[in-house]
Amino acid sequence: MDGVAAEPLIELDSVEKVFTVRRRAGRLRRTRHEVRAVDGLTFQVPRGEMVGYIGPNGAGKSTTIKMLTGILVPSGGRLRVAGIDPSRQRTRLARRIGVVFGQRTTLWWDLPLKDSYELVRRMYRVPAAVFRANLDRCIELLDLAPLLDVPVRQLSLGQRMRGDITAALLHDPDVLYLDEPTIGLDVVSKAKVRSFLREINAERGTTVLLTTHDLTDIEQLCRRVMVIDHGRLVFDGDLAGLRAAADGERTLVVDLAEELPPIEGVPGARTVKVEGPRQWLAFPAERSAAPLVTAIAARYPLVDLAVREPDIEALIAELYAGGGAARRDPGGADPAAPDPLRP
Ligand SMILES: Nc1ncnc2c1ncn2[C@@H]1O[C@H](COP(=O)(O)OP(=O)(O)OP(=O)(O)O)[C@@H](O)[C@H]1O
Repeated sequence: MDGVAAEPLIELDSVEKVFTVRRRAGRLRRTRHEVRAVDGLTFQVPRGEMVGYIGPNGAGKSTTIKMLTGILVPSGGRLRVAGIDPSRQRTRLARRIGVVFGQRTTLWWDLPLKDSYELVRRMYRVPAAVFRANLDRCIELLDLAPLLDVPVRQLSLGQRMRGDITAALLHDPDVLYLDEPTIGLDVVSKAKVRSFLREINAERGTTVLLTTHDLTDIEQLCRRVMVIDHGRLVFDGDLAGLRAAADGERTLVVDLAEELPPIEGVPGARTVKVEGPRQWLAFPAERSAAPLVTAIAARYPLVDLAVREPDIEALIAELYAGGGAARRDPGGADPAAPDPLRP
């Protein structure tokens, strides 16, 4: 690794994007309104990190990615990717980044996959040896060999996604933006894409910014997650921190030897569901389950048990609703960022 290894690869400092939209106000009148799609975003992503970037519809995720690729110019603040100002030096930046949009392809519809790759090679002037090595690795990890001669339009969604991800990596980008890379894929394709991303991130140190509505992507790929809402960062930290920030509860599922009335008198836990001999008890996420198990086992015929982590979708819904104590996780990766707590 060279001497720049420690420098953040993606840097945003108070970045804003304001759109002006015209709305009808009566039969002839139109008024102008401002939409603050991104509202003072500050964060850094160091080289080699794989970060989940999530938020509800309209939160500002795509706008952020578009600014990071240079498609949109920020209305305010400072933005750098690999030391480059994206909107001023888009062509230079293009050599350093790869972009995959789950809902549209960057491949040539009528060409066989391998011809698309040849075009990418020429467009980016990728040296032959680099191209060959990268393509061979993707073919191996993503099982692309049987698909290389197939025109893109004949590929299934999962096959096309594997093809798109490969195209985005052939020129050895430092940063990969993935916008919903597993959307619409079946379980097998999802697993393949996820294990590939893990492999590439570990092998090459590619920095990955991942936008997704599938929280399993985050759970399986990202140690760090950023939650954006109304254009602002409402959480930046790891999944455990997200659970704590949303005041989540864990669930203790116990199987008793027989059907019994709801378990009572266990301090710190409450029975939320009973189904035959199985009972569910909710308890605060940060507490240990051990004393609860001891208390139950002392008074009930306990046969089996399991502890379930809080449902991450519920946690995030709570954060979006402003119900949780949204905050930056103290163990988060960016100590320089200001507190992203929303007022
Ligand atoms: N070109 C535009 N002109 C006006 N408003 C826009 C434009 N692009 C985005 N917006 C608005 O900016 C806000 C953020 O949109 P953005 O597409 O970034 O959200 P998102 O988090 O990517 O949502 P989704 O999950 O639905 O893709 C929304 O209110 C959207 O309507």
